[in-house]
Amino acid sequence: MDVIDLSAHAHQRPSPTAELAGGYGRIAVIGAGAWGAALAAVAARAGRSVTLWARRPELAAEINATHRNARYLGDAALPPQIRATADLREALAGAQAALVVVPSHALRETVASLAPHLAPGAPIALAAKGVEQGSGLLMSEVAAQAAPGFRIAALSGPSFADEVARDLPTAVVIASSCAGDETPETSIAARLALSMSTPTFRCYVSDDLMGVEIGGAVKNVIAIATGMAEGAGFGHNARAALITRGLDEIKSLAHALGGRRETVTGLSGMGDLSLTASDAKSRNFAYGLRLGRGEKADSGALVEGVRNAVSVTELARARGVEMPICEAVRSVVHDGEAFREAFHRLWTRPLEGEPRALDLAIAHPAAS
Ligand SMILES: NC(=O)C1=CN([C@@H]2O[C@H](COP(=O)(O)OP(=O)(O)OC[C@H]3O[C@@H](n4cnc5c(N)ncnc54)[C@H](OP(=O)(O)O)[C@@H]3O)[C@@H](O)[C@H]2O)C=CC1
Ligand SMILES: O=C(CO)COP(=O)(O)O
Repeated sequence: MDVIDLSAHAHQRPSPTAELAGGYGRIAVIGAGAWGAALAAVAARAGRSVTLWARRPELAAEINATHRNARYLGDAALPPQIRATADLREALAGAQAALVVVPSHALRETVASLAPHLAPGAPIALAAKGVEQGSGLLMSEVAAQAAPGFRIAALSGPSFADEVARDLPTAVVIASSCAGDETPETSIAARLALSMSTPTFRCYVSDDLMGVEIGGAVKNVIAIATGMAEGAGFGHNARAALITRGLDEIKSLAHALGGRRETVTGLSGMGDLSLTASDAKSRNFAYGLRLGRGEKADSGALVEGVRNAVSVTELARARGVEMPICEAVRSVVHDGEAFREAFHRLWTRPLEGEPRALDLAIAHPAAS
């Protein structure tokens, strides 16, 4: 793909970049948890007019009164221009784009309820990371069903909300498929990237929606595995192996679904995996860490990898893709297998080639 210049000097370039110079002036962020509030802060810093929908009126009132979201973002200061509301119609009035930032299991109902209030032609950008349980659909496919006729994009990548809220340097990728005579440069992903980029929040553009979404959904499951290994004291070698082989699982699934392997080596894949699978700030890693230590794993926080251990492995099984690390996480988290047994099984699987294209399967001498 050509390099896309979305910098502040974009006006110096001829069309089509020039016609994108304004991006979307008014953005509605739907969901006021950690990531929704942080992305609302980004959009406000990027000069957009931002409304933020919170499902609880008291949270909307707190954000308007204190310019903070204490439960989700501690004392991080939010730009005072953000206007929060618990009224979905009000949040979407005049919006040129909607950014939906609710948990993956709530995406279908949330998108269905916002669609009647969103202007036709306004894109819906999704920040949830997951695969829908039951249907096996990616978030963009769920949204396309829930809001027929609207264009869909996905924002993903290594981005802890609290760091973004505190305006620390971050890079993400925004993906959409190109429709008709659209090019990546004129896509809704490019327009959203222009709308959300600031000197500290850098948005890359992709036309591989599938690859980007799979990266975001699967890395949470792998992060539970690296957390478990850390909790069990397995050391750094095990973590590096899980990250590398986990990336291979993401690549294989993305490829089987029509995405590109190279997308998975980018921000939403390698980037997000290296962040989430190595730091206890990640709720998924922290959940695995507690499991590995033999503690009560559930802290009440959103841990997308728990549900997605099932939805991702179901999707992989249906497509004939082997995902042994994700299967091991599912087996521990949902089927009650002892994590040491699951890791032993993982490490003594038949010996394979690397990459998978080197098609080998040699019985492991220590397999029990
Ligand atoms: N936090 C992060 O660093 C990042 C998160 N993400 C992804 O963003 C998505 C949201 O995560 P995050 O913001 O962190 O989660 P949080 O738990 O911080 O916030 C979730 C938000 O969604 C609301 N919500 C919960 N259930 C429903 C529902 N059934 N219907 C409507 N709204 C609901 C919550 O409302 P209430 O407060 O009323 O419960 C809350 O506002 C996840 O898919 C996550 O993987 C992606 C990148 C970074
Ligand atoms: O997706 C994230 C960072 O990119 C956040 O990870 P957790 O949901 O594991 O906290």
